Amino acid sequence: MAKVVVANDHGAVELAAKMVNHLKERGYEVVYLGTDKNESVDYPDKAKEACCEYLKGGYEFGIVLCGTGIGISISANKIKGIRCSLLTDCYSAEMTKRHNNPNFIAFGGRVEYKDDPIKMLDSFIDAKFEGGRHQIRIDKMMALENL
Ligand SMILES: O=C(CO)[C@H](O)[C@H](O)[C@H](O)COP(=O)(O)O
Repeated sequence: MAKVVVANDHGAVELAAKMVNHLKERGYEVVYLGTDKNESVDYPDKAKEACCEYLKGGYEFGIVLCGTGIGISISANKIKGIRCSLLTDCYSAEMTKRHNNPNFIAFGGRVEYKDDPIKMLDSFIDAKFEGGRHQIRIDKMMALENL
């Protein structure tokens, strides 16, 4: 069974729960690291937990969420080996899989999206990475970690 790791701060408790349920309905094994509480937690800590778990191996991808998705995606992208796309709509969700093949995606629990975030998640999951010239660009992107 394909595995996904999910973590969020207090700004996205409800959206994270919806995503976890939806992933389970789609047949994924979900490792949920919370928080499932409204008390404040710091998004860099949740990004670190999720990314370190992912880097142990065996995961298809990870999801991180905060109020805007911005702080937690920036934090995730600071971790070597992580390539996290902050999703904004179904088109971007599909295209980032096809062209950037991220190992993490991010959402904001306090953002009013034009598209339903669950549909954005499905667009990401259902799209296929195209490889070729996009793999060359990804290799260059990841080499930037070593500057
Ligand atoms: O959106 C976020 C960072 O980009 C996070 O959800 C923060 O929690 C956000 O900055 C809001 O923080 P607050 O402590 O709930 O005011």
